Amino acid sequence: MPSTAEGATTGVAGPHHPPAAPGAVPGPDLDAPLDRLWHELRSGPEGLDERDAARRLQVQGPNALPARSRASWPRALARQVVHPLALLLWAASGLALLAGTPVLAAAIVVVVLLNAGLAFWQEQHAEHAVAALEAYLPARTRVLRGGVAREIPAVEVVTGDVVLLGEGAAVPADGRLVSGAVEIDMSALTGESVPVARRAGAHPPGPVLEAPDLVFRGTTCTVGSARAVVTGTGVHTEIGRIAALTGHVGHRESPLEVQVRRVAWLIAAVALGTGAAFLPIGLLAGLSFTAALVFAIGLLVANVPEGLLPTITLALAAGVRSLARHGAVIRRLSAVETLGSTTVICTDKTGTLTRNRMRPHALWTPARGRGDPDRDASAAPQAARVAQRCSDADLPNPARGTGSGDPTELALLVFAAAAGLDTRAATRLRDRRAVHPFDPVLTRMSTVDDTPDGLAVHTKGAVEAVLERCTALRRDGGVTELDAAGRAEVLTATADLAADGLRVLALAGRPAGPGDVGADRAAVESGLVLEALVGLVDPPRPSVRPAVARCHAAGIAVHVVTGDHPVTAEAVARAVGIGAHGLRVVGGAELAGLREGALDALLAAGDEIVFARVAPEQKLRIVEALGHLGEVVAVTGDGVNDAPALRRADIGVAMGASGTDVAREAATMVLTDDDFATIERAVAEGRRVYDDVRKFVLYIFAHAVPEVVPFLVFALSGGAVPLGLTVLQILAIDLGTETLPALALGREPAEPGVMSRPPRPRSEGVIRPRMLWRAWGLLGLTSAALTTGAFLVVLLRAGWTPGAPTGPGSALHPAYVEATTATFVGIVACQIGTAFAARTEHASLRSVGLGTNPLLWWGIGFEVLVTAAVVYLPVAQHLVGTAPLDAATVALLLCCAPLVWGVDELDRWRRRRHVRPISERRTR
Ligand SMILES: Nc1ncnc2c1ncn2[C@@H]1O[C@H](COP(=O)(O)OP(=O)(O)OP(=O)(O)O)[C@@H](O)[C@H]1O
Repeated sequence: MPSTAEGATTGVAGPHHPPAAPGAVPGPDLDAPLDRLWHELRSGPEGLDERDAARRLQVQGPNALPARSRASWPRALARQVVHPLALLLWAASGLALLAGTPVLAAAIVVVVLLNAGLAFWQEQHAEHAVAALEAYLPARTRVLRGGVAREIPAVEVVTGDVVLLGEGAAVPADGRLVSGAVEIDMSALTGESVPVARRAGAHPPGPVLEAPDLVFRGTTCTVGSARAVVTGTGVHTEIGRIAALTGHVGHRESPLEVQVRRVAWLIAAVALGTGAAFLPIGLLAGLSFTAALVFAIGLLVANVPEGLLPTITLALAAGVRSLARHGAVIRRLSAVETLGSTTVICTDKTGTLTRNRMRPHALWTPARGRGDPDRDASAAPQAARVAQRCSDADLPNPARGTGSGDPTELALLVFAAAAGLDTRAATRLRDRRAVHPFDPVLTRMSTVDDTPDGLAVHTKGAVEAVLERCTALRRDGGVTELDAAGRAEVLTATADLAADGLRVLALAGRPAGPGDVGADRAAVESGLVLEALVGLVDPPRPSVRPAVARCHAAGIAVHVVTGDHPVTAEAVARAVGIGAHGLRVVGGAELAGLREGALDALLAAGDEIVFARVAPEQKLRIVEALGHLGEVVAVTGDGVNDAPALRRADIGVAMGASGTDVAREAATMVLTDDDFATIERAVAEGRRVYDDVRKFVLYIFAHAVPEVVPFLVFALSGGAVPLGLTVLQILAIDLGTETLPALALGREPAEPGVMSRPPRPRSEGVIRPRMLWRAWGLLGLTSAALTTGAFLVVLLRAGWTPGAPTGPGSALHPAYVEATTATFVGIVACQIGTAFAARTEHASLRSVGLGTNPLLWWGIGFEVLVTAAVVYLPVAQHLVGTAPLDAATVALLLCCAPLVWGVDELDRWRRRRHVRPISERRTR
């Protein structure tokens, strides 16, 4: 980790630069000497003042790229009309026309158009839901305005602004470095994955993207700190030009969608096969060719599941939106389904399990032992001075405890303030002569500062990391040599503080000489005198303990991966219930010594593990090992070095409030509140969405059986039993009555117990044998038996006997029309029963409550209205071939709904009695 403090401002003129890109809007001359560039941009090292910036924003417009160039809506709509399944229906319509049934042909066209309209609406809705997510995660950036550092939304950056770049920050606009040095990850722009060094000053000729002092929007700073003056914003940036050419990446199909697409095709093929098979069967049973063809077409149209896919996309999008409202912003639709099968969560500690609001709780000095930091701060003035000087945080108002910067440093400043020291950043920076920033691998930070007693080194960090650089400690009588006994004493005191869950930092220092200002880190951090240990308390978030318990009930293991002390980490883990069924603590050094096989064995042993003093790079190793064991891993991270682990995990979770831009970019999910409990909620939501998709697939599958059975009965009886359902009646079911309840099932609230069953195996398909049995066997056959029964009852009541003519003109024809209408109404009633049955997979309907999905009631209301219209409106009767039913028949048919639901309810009850209790399943 280089210690790149912002260096001297440069004003070096560079040789001539080639023009940026063909067609580029003329921008400032990037080759000009810096003072001319300032002049051209009407800016300076202090940045713009607020009013000027506001004016520029009005003139230049926001620093944003144009929204994704979506296909224009007529094109998107047209796509729905010509997708392969729709083409199949068009062909069916053409055939119907050829067969001389224009009404059927027209009805099929209506089916295609209505379905296209619905799919179009669903896709638009899904796209909007995802696009709206950006509002939950506004990118922010630090700029100098009138010499004062401020954080502003990245869209408000204007040319001439001076941007402050730091580790992990995204570069918000194109600019030229004016001071400092950084390493930049240019992969988004150039595809080059190795970060490149950029520093102010040098300016040889060459391609723009390779200029050593230019930085570009869309790239990220991985190391160092620098200031850059903005030369181009929005579309006038390199990435803006590229984006204008290529547009953004479109929606990638999730595994669930791929699976369902395959199933849809399979069903379409079966429908085609059934239709084709019906043609000869119909002819054999005595139908005319035209009639047989029409029925074949009807079967095909009834069973092509054209609406399945958009409904799933919409369900996923609705899941994404509801997650965003609950603090988890998902960056890929498909992540919703992966979330539901999460088996392991690797979480960090500070901020995720704890509140990240630290305050000093204990002070230990070699002279006085453990004491109170408030009371004893003034008795340890050197320690307080280390806390004051060796810091990047700003605490202008210690009484209120509010300021900006790292919570650990803010807490140490509170301790410094208790000793009466000035904790403002400005004062401190005036006296600072050199800084060696906090390095997560070394786990310490040092500064060299001017003090009233002369130049001094100040170091703070993890106790082991500081202690190894100390040669003495301060006792009452002065400085004494640090011998083995002294070290042991310090380590015992550390363990004592850490056992209380405190984050322990060591404070050390020494007088310095002028040589220390430019010296390397190892030289500066040597010969230190240990002043004190400070224990910081960071209480667990109250929401975490119940969330961990719910994870355990759901068969999810929670491991902690932290840079903190093992004892502290263990205390916090235990406080929130992690390791309730067995806890192992593994230090970073132990982890480094483990071979792959041993690590696999450790992770497979079933205990929850606290990995402490782990370097960010080791996180990747843990995630990889878990992946190797077949676990579905969610891992949290916030730093630049966490990015590889976030990318490798099934669900990379970044912290929206405290994380770096780099981590957010690498993550699949960003928590706007940084809370562990939100991860657990997201898993529950993922499970709900997946369950809901299965619910409406079940519902849609179930209606095929009662629609097909009348044809089978007709064919198998050799025509002795007339067709129980007409083709147009089938279309009326498909068209009017089915869609809305199916949509409503996609919004079903989570079933009770959704988090008390083990995670779904990754390989498990959305359509499982049990679901098919339930759809076709239980619900489908019950519905078919009831509706065919109703059909026969109406016919028999009119004096029909098998084989008696029922065609137009025959005496029995009016009764036959009435009987087919009874089948039609019966199927609708059965589907209402199926909708209620499909609401739960295991639980009873009573446990979810009848009124908890109001959308379903609306859908059913609509279904009933359409059915009534088809049965009682003369125009519809004429078109669809229905006859009004008397009240007694309707009442009888309505009983189908509770009967179908009741059969499924009984089956679920039977299954619940055989389900093993959770304790017998995978326990943690
Ligand atoms: N600003 C700092 N200056 C010096 N030392 C620090 C600073 N912040 C943290 N440390 C030390 O470095 C150790 C590791 O800190 P780091 O922030 O990398 O941990 P982490 O993995 O982010 O922890 P967590 O999992 O708790 O979030 C801490 O235990 C602490 O001793």
